[in-house]
Amino acid sequence: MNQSEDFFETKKRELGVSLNEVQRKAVLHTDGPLLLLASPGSGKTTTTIMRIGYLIEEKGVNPSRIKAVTFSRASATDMKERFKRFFPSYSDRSIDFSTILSLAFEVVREYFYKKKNLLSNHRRQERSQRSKEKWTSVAKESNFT
Ligand SMILES: Nc1ncnc2c1ncn2[C@@H]1O[C@H](COP(=O)(O)OP(=O)(O)OP(=O)(O)O)[C@@H](O)[C@H]1O
Repeated sequence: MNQSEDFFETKKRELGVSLNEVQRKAVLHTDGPLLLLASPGSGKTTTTIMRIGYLIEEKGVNPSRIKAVTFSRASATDMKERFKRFFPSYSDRSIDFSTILSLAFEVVREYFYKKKNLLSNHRRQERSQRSKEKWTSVAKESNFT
């Protein structure tokens, strides 16, 4: 039995979830993007969660490098809970499940603070340069140099 069959068999035994052929193929696709198009209730979320677990358990991906984004808060919470049930040994806090809106907010907030810090550093440097110039000229005028 190879590594991927082992993974699916273990999960089948532990969770009673037996992925079909297409779902397994999607889980095993770990390099590059993957578009999983299927009808409602056909098992996309289950597949996505198994794929995340496979990346961590079998491919050694650090959970904190995984970002799972979905549309609504309800489905982000659902994914988080299902992941916890499927892979209890990994803290649900190590993987970031969020909505698209909260991801956008995070990006904007980070950019804002970076920009604000850059601006204030720049202003601080300008102020210190001006003050240096001022004191050099005072020192010259007063023949201190
Ligand atoms: N291979 C499978 N064998 C048995 N049950 C499955 C399988 N895959 C998924 N299910 C079950 O089918 C139901 C729907 O699965 P899931 O929520 O993953 O579908 P979905 O495509 O994400 O749904 P939605 O489009 O509504 O978000 C769940 O109860 C899930 O446990």
